[in-house]
Amino acid sequence: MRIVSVKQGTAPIASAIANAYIDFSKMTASIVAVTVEGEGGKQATGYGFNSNGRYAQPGLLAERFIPRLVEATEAQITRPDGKLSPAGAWNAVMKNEKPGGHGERSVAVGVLDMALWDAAAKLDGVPLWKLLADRFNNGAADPAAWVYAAGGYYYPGKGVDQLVEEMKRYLGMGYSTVKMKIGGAPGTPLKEALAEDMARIEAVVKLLGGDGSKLAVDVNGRFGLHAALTYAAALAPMGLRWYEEPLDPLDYSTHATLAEHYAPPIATGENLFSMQDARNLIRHGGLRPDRDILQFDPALSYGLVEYLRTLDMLALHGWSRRRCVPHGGHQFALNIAVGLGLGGNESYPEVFHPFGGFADDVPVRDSKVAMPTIPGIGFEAKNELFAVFKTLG
Ligand SMILES: O=C([O-])CC(=O)C(=O)O
Ligand SMILES: [Mg+2]
Repeated sequence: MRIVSVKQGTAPIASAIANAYIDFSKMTASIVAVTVEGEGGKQATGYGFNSNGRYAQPGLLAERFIPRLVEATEAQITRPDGKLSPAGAWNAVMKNEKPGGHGERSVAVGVLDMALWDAAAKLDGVPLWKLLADRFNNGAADPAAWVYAAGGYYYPGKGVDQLVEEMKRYLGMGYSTVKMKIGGAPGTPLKEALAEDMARIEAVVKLLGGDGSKLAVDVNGRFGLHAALTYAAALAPMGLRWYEEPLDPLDYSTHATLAEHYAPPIATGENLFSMQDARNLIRHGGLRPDRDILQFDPALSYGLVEYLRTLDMLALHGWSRRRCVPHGGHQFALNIAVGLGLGGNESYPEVFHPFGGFADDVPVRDSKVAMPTIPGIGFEAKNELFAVFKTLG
């Protein structure tokens, strides 16, 4: 087993959309191609990228992580059974990195980790979801993943009518649950912002036949406790699917206070980038294993090697994997959801292309999506994305 080459680039993922915290006008993503030579001289190239919301990490990749991967020894990156070991490669890449202060190195490492899993599955000649089910889930892959349509972004000039039209398109594509942004009127007095958001929410719930359980709302960490509780009181009677990132993602004890006052499901975790941060949320965030949703994104948080540690941590704390619905709407997390039996995966039918979205010919039916059977993560079955990887040469 040998790393033949690692190439990296930066691709735009910019658009005019905004959530309550940021706009995406300058958003970028790192892309990598990692070529590995396995048993019998067989070569495979795995691809990776970073999920939306964090920028490309060319410096960290070039200065620390790619050189360490290239210098990794055969013994370090080979499993006892002779196969590529993403966990061994992860250890080589993370050499001389102190614990804590995860910052955005978790994003850079996640890009390489994704490519290594893609390569490992290609060397084995199997789709990643199957490799994961066989190695870590007693061979028990789900036939499909539950997915929901995330959108409802703020966009210049977008009113309630356009929001409802957008959600109608998602229903037409086969999704039954949708998500929209709220809390995005900065500077507006709370009472007015709430009234405006309730009008937006009520219009979408009306489209959903009055069934609030088909709608999730996402604050992107914008609120303090007062605003989160004020919104919670208005949202509670609507029976929403979940109330997402109402608070700063690292403010665990405030989540615990909110959870004492808001009985329906809360979702968070997309901005927690390590097992240790996730564990602090579980220990101190007051979240409820019977209803709340954990959205750690393996691509942003040191990759699947770390995500496996997070799943082990959750099991130790009595949380089912079915409570995990990763952020990011990408094929990597979709493979993980199906192969490891998570609760589902996010999907972005209209934003973050070409990194968001799944293989080209797998339609969404009843909010479920099945997996392609080609080896690896399935990037070769998604033309627009594969064209971006091809620019790496
Ligand atoms: O708008 C974003 O940053 C993405 C997001 O929160 C989500 O997909 O849940
Ligand atoms: Mg979110």
